Amino acid sequence: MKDQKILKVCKIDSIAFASFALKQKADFFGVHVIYKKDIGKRFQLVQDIKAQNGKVIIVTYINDLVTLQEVIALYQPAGIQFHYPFNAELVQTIKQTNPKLSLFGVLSDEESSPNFAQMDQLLDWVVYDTNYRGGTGEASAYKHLKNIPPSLLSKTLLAGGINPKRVRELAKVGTAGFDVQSLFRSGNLLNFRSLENLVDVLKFPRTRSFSVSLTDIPLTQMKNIGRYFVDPNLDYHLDYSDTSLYPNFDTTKCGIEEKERFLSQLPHSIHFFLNSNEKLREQIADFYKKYSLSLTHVFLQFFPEIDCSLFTSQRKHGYEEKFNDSVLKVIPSVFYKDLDLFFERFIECDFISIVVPPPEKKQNIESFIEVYKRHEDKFKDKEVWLDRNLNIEFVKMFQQRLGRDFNYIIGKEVISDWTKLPAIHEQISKA
Ligand SMILES: O=C(O)c1ccccc1N[C@@H]1O[C@H](COP(=O)(O)O)[C@@H](O)[C@H]1O
Repeated sequence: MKDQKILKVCKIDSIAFASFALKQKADFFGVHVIYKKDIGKRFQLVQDIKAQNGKVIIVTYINDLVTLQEVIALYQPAGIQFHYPFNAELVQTIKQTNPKLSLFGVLSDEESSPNFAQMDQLLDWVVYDTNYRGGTGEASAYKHLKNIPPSLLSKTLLAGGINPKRVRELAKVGTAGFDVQSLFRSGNLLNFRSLENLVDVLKFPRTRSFSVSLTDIPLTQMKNIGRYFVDPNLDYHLDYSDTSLYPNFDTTKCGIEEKERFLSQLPHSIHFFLNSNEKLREQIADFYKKYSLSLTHVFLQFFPEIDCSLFTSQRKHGYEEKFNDSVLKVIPSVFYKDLDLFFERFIECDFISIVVPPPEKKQNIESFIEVYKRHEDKFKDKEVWLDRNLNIEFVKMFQQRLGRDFNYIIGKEVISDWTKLPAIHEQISKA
């Protein structure tokens, strides 16, 4: 497991994005109450995030004590971010009256001689941003970085034009993590995939996610997708199969396009079952264009003739098109019997999904366990998904026998009975 960094996602203003950030295990959720006139706005959103144990940090320019106390009393957030030059007296008073509140100060290169000792003494976290305006998307030179004492550095979040490339460059400077806003916006729209890409660097590898396949759900039952907002692990995917790889598997009759329209506001993934590199390339590019902000990743069904590196090797693990800066994450989906062949060819890839045998085939399960254990060292540093016919007993069994957490793809078990979700969620969430 790589060194995981703190992530504060800022300017949360939609429940879909908040839910996605919760699933991505963001540590702090910045919600804007920038001016006095904003008090009361996003109140319900804050309640919804708190109800799922998300730590809400109110980000504000407000700098008078009385109004700040009003904001704190109303929202009862986990923390408050004073987005202006550090004011020791004000912070001290807020600290005395709200001892449990996390206090976020801001440092920027606009400051000529910061008082690090006082900041360290009074603040729980420091956001080191490019300027005191905030949210500009401009990268900072961080000229004070070398002078910040270690204890303050260990509670500093770097902000200002942060993206996966900058995170890699800044990974070794010893700060706690990052605070990000502009990256997640493409014009006025939220870009879910850019958060997925950032988390791939900050909190890799994910575990305990589960993706429910909506391929076989009747259209009238699509109303159930609202569960997305209340289950912090759950997301959705659709299968795309034209019978070319598996003759009996035809999803063209499953209302996929209509289901896609339902999902257009929610991040989701597609599992492609196609029998040629060309078809895959064409379909991935097509879906990437159609759902350029909400398609977060795809699963590719592995077959002996596929060249997975065509899709997974760009920028290490993604498929990139010129029109958008974010990377479409590609996860090869490998039938357990093909694992030996897959690893002969594509050991470099960071993500893998394994199609496991059905629960009743006990003998096959033993063969899967054997092949898994034989390749265990390769799975150690990968994000691993288990796919197919999973139910709660099966999840439990794999957790116990393979001694680690996975991500899971679940289909019929959930869509035939959505009341099973809480128990599955509980099992998956267990350490
Ligand atoms: O994000 C904003 O729009 C914002 C507005 C006013 C005060 C603070 C704001 N956000 C802070 O800006 C940086 C993120 O910078 P970037 O957009 O990623 O370049 C971070 O400190 C946020 O807390």
